[in-house]
Amino acid sequence: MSSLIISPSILSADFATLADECKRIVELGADWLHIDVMDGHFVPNLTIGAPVVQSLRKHSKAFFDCHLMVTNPQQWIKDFAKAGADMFTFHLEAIVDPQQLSSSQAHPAVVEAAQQVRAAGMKAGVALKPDTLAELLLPYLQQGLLDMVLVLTVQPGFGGQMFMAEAVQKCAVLRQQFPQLLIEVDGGITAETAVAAAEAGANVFVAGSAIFGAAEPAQVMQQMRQAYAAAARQPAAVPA
Ligand SMILES: O=C(CO)[C@H](O)[C@H](O)COP(=O)(O)O
Repeated sequence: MSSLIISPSILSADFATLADECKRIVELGADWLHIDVMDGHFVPNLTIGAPVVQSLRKHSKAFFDCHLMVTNPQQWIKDFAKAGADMFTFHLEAIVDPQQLSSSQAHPAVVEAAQQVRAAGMKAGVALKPDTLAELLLPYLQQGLLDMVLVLTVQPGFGGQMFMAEAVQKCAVLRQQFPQLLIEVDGGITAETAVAAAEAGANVFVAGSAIFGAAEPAQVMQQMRQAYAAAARQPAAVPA
């Protein structure tokens, strides 16, 4: 099993001191920075866009793990690439109604979006809302079109929600077939809920309130590494 990647969500950081918050959390042991982009349409909340990513890039060399909770994500691929994003994760539901998708045939619009992300020089991720089946991603994963799957363990839109334990079963479905895939869980992840996520096969943990809201964020991240190591039965390791 791969090493754990911890990607604190800056949604729970102090936006007025974002560059300092990013620097601090990386120095305390974060591997990536998770950047939640919301458009007030795909989800009922508004956050930030490519200009903020571009500004942050001047202050940080960290891996920018951008989660686009927006309608028409293709519209922003070039802007995010130019701004310095490393991972561009779009929602499957933002491209096609999942009712029109099958687990045996790739939909051209999803293929095209993933290809556009990679052509722009970023890694391609696809996010699933809690009600969307993991099996719908099999055609794209079998073709090697995706670098990461983000499994939402809350309804997207807000930090600080309760972890939906049943959603992590999707990680197990994917892990069984794709041992090397980056499988990210996002929503209500704490040192405690990380156990179920790790046991199901997730290897990228997003946590906003549990890390930025903690008095000792380094300690929380260390507890997450211990939970992961116990689940994976391997020593905790910080990815290079
Ligand atoms: O994508 C998100 C919300 O849509 C956030 O990344 C997520 O909810 C993290 O926040 P928390 O750890 O506080 O649940």
